[in-house]
Amino acid sequence: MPHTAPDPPVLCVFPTPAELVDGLAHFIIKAQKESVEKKGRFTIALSGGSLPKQLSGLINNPAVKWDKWHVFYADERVVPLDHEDSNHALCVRELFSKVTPGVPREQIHTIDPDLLDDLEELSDAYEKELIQEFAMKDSARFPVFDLILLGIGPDGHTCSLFPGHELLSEEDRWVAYIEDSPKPPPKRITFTYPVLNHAARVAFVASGAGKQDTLHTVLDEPEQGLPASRVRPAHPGHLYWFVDQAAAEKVQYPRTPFKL
Ligand SMILES: O=C1O[C@H](COP(=O)(O)O)[C@@H](O)[C@H](O)[C@H]1O
Repeated sequence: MPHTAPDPPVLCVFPTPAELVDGLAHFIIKAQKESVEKKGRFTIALSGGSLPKQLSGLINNPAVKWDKWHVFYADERVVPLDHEDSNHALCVRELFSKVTPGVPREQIHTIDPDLLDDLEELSDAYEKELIQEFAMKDSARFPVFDLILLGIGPDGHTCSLFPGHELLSEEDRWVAYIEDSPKPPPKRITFTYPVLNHAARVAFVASGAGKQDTLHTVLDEPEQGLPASRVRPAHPGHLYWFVDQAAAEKVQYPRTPFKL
């Protein structure tokens, strides 16, 4: 089979953070609609950090079919589910607790809080949840998420894939663990590139002047190989960057007008 190169990233720049939030909500709802029409469900992976707050355009939006959502976390800190460092707790606080009726709890896939002392078992168990959601329903070799939403740290990390870490070359596992994260807390689990790079859509979201230098390196100098630059979903998957003007100030990469 001829190998088709990944599509180039699509960069959408919004004048203000508020317009970014609106545009992102519109994009997510469009992806949800297409997925629900095709398969009756919407599989989405969320990140922690600054991402959950950027989802506020979904709250009180009647177009969101929360009951169709099947949610995973692209990475998670190995802490109790109600801990202040937990990405799940953050998403509950910023999003899920603000919508009723929301996503049925059994469709929000969290890490197993009984396995926090055994990282190997914890990441295996989360990988099994992916297998149940995807391999069993779609008979797929890889999980093909309808949408994965990612953030980017100042060092170019995304999920819990950090620069120079051995996990960047993981080719087999779908979910891996890390015990030495340079950003606290040190213990985390994370999706690997085999998951990120088989999604139907991956969207990075970045806002604010603090992201300028990182965005410039990731988009204009991908050959530097920062973790976020290595996210390149295989054809026919698509990669999007949703950013505001403040974050995009130093980026030379061509912009694509966002169409509502
Ligand atoms: O530690 C993490 O950091 C990244 C980036 O966070 P941000 O606050 O700079 O947006 C985040 O995407 C990831 O989920 C989280 O665990």
